[in-house]
Amino acid sequence: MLQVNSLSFAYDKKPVLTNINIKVDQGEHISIVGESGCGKSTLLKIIYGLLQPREGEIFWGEKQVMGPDFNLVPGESYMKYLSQDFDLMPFTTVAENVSQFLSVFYPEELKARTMELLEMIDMVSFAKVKVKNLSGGQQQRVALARVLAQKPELLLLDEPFGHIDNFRKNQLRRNLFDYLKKEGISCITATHDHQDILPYANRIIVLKDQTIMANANTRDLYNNPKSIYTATLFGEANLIPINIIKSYGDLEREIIVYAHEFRVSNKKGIPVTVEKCYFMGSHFLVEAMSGEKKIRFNSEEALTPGKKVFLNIALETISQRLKP
Ligand SMILES: Nc1ncnc2c1ncn2[C@@H]1O[C@H](COP(=O)(O)OP(=O)(O)OP(=O)(O)O)[C@@H](O)[C@H]1O
Repeated sequence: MLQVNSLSFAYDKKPVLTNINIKVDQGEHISIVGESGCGKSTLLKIIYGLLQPREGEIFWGEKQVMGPDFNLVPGESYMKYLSQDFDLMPFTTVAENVSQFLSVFYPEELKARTMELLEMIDMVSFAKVKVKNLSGGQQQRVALARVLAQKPELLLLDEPFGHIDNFRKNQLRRNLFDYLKKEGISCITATHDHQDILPYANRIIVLKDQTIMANANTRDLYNNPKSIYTATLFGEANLIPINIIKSYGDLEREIIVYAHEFRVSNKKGIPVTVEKCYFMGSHFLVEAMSGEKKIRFNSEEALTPGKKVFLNIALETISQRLKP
């Protein structure tokens, strides 16, 4: 189990992280999310031992993770960090990069394991290609296989699919997270992309203003994000004054409503006037005004600017969001 206790860090005078506490169980997958510059990469680097915290301690089980002030070579053997720069050997082949850390005393096993990892990253046909001749996305995939070959107990991933095209991303995500689950490898992923999170993370940590704003089970946080900052990490979301719904006229509260949670009606609901309509493939994203309030909602049909429609929110959604 990883335990981060009361951790604080600054590169210079300005604090980047303040009083961070995190626990990660064996086999658990955590996502760290938050706006650009909130300290996601910094936190991973501290956990891996690349940066020295100003305050706080990190433990893996009973063992304390020491920072660069105490360790000449950063990093611990049970932990691997896949950074945004890939740390590959450019003049050797893909297969050699992946198998570098496997035992040469068992050549058959080495071959089988290299193939298993190359299949996972969908790069079997590139086994003999030198890494310097690969694209950025291909190099990122090799870097991933290379860290997995080292059988870490804890894997730290910093934007692991940042360079990978959409064509491959979904399959690679599934392959990777299934593999980690199967092997019982704990994982912390720093990401902007909610598709990296929702299907795979057991828990989400939201960073904002140097601290942990939320630390909750993935579904619970999605269903009741409590802040528009958190909700927006999952998709298009609105902060709606509840009293624009007639039956809640006396309540001075705001609730978060995702764009897909509105139902469009021609008869009754919250009256809005359409301003803009964007084709999103599976639906249209509509921007509309309810008085001074802008609302973004999904619609199955294209709605023309100036059209008046009514919006409805399911009662279960309202009561869920009104929960403290
Ligand atoms: N080497 C550095 N020296 C000084 N400041 C740094 C350094 N690296 C990062 N920072 C600053 O620390 C803060 C946190 O940066 P960090 O890279 O951890 O954020 P992030 O959440 O990972 O961002 P992104 O999502 O854009 O990758 C930012 O304000 C950044 O400008």
